[in-house]
Amino acid sequence: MISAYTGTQVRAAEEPLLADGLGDVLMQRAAHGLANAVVNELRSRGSRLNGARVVVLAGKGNNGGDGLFAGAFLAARGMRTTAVLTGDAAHQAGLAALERAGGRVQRLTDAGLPDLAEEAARADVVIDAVLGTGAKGGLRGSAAALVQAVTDAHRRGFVVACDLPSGVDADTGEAAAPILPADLTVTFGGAKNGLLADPGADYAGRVLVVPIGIEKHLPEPSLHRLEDADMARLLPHPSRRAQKYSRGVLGVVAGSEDYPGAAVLACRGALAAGVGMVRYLGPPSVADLVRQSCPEVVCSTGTVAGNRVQAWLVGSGLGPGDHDQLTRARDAIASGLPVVADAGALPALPAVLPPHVVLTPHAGELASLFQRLGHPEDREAVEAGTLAAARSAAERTGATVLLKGATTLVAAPQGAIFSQADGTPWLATAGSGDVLAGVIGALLAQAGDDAGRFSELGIFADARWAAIAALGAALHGQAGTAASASVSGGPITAGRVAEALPEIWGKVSMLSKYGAWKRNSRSQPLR
Ligand SMILES: NC(=O)C1=CN([C@@H]2O[C@H](COP(=O)(O)OP(=O)(O)OC[C@H]3O[C@@H](n4cnc5c(N)ncnc54)[C@H](O)[C@@H]3O)[C@@H](O)[C@H]2O)[C@@H](O)CC1
Ligand SMILES: Nc1ncnc2c1ncn2[C@@H]1O[C@H](COP(=O)(O)OP(=O)(O)O)[C@@H](O)[C@H]1O
Ligand SMILES: [K+]
Repeated sequence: MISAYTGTQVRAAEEPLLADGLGDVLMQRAAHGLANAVVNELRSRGSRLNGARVVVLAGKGNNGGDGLFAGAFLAARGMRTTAVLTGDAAHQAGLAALERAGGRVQRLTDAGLPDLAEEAARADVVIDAVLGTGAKGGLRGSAAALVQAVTDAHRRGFVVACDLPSGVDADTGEAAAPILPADLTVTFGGAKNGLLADPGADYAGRVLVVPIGIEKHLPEPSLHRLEDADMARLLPHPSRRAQKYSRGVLGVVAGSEDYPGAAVLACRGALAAGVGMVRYLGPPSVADLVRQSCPEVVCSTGTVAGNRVQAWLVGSGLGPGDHDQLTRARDAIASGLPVVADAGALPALPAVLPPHVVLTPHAGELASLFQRLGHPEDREAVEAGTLAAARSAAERTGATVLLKGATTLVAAPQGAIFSQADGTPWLATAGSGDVLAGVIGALLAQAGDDAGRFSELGIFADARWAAIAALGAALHGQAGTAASASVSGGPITAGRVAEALPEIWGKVSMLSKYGAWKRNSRSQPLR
């Protein structure tokens, strides 16, 4: 499991070492990790190290210090290194080290800005070490103008962010323009939340965590990301004596005359995700289509109370006028069973919900939900602060909230947050959310009452609903990626995502069979 922390949590973990006079040691470790990452990146791109051109944009705080020491390491390895000091001061020891190693130092002035931007654009590597966890707001003044100019320039090299891209909020992932998008972020001691939530993740590129010796002082993480090894441990496996009812039955209340396909796709998602049986409830015309497309599904026009299931999926493809379906959706929520509530069910929810109800809005639907809760926010505001929005929605409703997007966040009402980014932009296709709802519904039906499986991973009680939803998002994302890969990275339809899912499930489960989950590590590159 990948863990992430707020900037404050990481800084607090540094405190005991700083009190022991180890601040310089921490900075050396950080700088060394950063320099090594630059070397590895150059090598992986087949570039020569000797003579490679490096520009370090260095702010006046410790983030700049990390960048200057890393620049010194790189200069000592024969790279042509220039530090551009963006503030009125610089980390003195870092500056001295860089100069000793043969690096050049340039102070940023308005007059010199175009030439420095040009030099950065021509460099093989730009290191963004302007602001780190001590940032208050975004870049300002000439530092902002320089970063904007480098962002706009046609760059030939790659960008490595030191700890986090300057302008990204470490705690929230909010992004204050201008920000230089990084190809790689090398982050110290532990991943920062802002790197694993949009829009911050848009600027982070790949994320590499470099341990610096503070790890044992870190508190409980404030954000988690499931890795394959965790998925392997959480995925249900049928026992030898399993029968379809013991494996879990999912009831599906989805689809309408206007959107019958949503019911089919939700059922296909559920069937692909290991459920013992799917019972479909809805209008006869939709049921006919479901029968034709998925003969495995048992269809009826009955009531929620009249159908025995372990979990419900409600809402995909429902409109405000689908009164019978919306009544079933409300009954499912009142049943006390786990429910995934998607799309058309979201406007019809009671004000207070339990954690075993998982809401699956995209940003627009979440904005509408906030309107109804009397806390108006528009879609842009949700997208600008996805972490805060998901957390606030879970707190306000009491439900588990999964906010869909390039990064999918799942917030449990008691505070746990998961972030998954396993997908491909090709997943932004009609019906893909219906498949996701089916997958999560299937997992709720199978794993909802198996709290022990989650506590083994340190996920307790009500947070397990969020973990199940995150597991669903990870499977769905990986299935989308695999489906696209099978057509050489080309486009996919929602149906193909469901088709690709069982093989992903099988591959991930093998990790568990061979004990590979033990390889979970803090220092792997994050996806
Ligand atoms: N505490 C430590 O010993 C360690 C810190 N490390 C590095 O230090 C960073 C944190 O260092 P700092 O606390 O010095 O903070 P930063 O280097 O992030 O920035 C703080 C400095 O920038 C100024 N500043 C803040 N917001 C600004 C803005 N919007 N525009 C312009 N200037 C602004 C502040 O006045 C201050 O001088 C981490 O991100 C990490 O890179 C690492 O070296 C590991 C060890
Ligand atoms: N840019 C993206 N990158 C990766 N995944 C995405 C992206 N955009 C959307 N997705 C995923 O695709 C799915 C889209 O769901 P949704 O918006 O409900 O679509 P629909 O209503 O058409 O079914 C979600 O799982 C979401 O996380
Ligand atoms: K930075």
